[in-house]
Amino acid sequence: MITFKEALNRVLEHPLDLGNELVPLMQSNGRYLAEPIYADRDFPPFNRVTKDGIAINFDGAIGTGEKLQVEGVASAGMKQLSLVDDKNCIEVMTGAVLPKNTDTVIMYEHLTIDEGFAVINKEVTKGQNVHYKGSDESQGTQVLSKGTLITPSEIGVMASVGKPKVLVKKVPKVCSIATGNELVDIHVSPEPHQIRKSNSVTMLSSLSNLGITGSSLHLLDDKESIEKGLSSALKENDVLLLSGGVSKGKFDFIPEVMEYLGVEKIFHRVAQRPGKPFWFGVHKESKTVIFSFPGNPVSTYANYHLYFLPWLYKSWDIKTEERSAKLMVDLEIRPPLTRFIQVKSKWNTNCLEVTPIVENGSGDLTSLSRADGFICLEPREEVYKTGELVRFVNIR
Ligand SMILES: Nc1nc2c(c(=O)[nH]1)N[C@H]1C(S)=C(S)[C@@H](COP(=O)(O)OP(=O)(O)OC[C@H]3O[C@@H](n4cnc5c(N)ncnc54)[C@H](O)[C@@H]3O)O[C@H]1N2
Ligand code: MOO
Repeated sequence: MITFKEALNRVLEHPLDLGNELVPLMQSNGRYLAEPIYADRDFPPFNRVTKDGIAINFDGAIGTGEKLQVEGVASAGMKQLSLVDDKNCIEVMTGAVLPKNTDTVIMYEHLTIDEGFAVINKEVTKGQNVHYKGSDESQGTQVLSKGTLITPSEIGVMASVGKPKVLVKKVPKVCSIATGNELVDIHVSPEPHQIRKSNSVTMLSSLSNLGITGSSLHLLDDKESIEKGLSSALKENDVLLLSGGVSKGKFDFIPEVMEYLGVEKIFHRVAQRPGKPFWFGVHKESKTVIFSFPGNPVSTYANYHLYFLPWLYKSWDIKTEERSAKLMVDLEIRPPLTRFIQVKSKWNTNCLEVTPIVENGSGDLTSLSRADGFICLEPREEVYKTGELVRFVNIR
């Protein structure tokens, strides 16, 4: 049996080149950028008025003690106006182009305007209330880098620089496969010996967080239907995510049928808990990568985060950072298994603190809804002490 570290390295040795695709900007939310984005003009593109009020020529107008005659009104969307007399002013609205021959804006709250003349009631600083051309970004600057996760903020930036379509990393075609005679659909009233499918649904909804619309399949515990189902799933998908049928039981046929179908086994069984009977393989002919997770719900979900997600980010060539958190209890993790323990997390003055949740083993389906993530603890002789920083894998 190989270690968790070795298993993960082997998984990461088999990334897929998924390629890129052009998608409409409004469909790019949640995807990863496959091109850098540049400012197509200065931002802001002109000296922009930031308060409703008047624009003046500071040197010409301040200190005269006179009333300033209003020459006109400039609103957002109007072409640039020009102040004719340095001692006068132009009324300006937020978002307007600062008129030529003016350099300073005074907001209405600091003015009295009466019969076409403005009187300033507060001290003025030259240049105030102007958002200068190119002060955010100058034309040609890279504003978003390749590999950035697109959220509504990035969509706004891309709209500003005129990108109606955007090149993103292509998502893989994924099939989430449930195995087992005991499983029935969600809407079915189960017989006492049956249970409703949850793993495949959990994985499908996790995939949807990544912009992946996966398909699903249910295989019964007989070699023929597994063979039939898997052979078409291999042809149609880049990735298969299976749950169940990989341990030592008399009906755990997945590894055997995989190998019969020409899938190369990279490894089976890892020195970890939960998730020990994990089977991983690649089908060279169809270039499909197969993650066959143990069926217990916590094992499936832990392995999805521990192996599939890092594999996907590697395939997308996206760097991810490991997170750490402060352990709030002592834990003894003796060799030989790496342990993944479900925890609740809480921020406390810039530090994420984690406490194991109460759970009832890897078959305890509801425990997942009480946990925020897993901590990863390598086996060792010394006890993990309260206050120690440990690796944290977020599942929220
Ligand atoms: N003799 C041994 N027995 C077992 C071992 C072992 O090493 N030697 N490993 C245990 C461990 S650890 C795990 S984990 C399980 C994994 O077994 P399988 O991958 O073969 O999974 P199944 O037996 O098919 O199912 C296990 C359990 O999970 C439930 N399940 C399966 N699929 C779903 C689903 N889609 N939704 C909800 N629940 C699901 C299933 O009904 C079983 O209760 O093996 C141990 N045994
Ligand atoms: O290692 Mo199995 O995954 O308990 O639960």
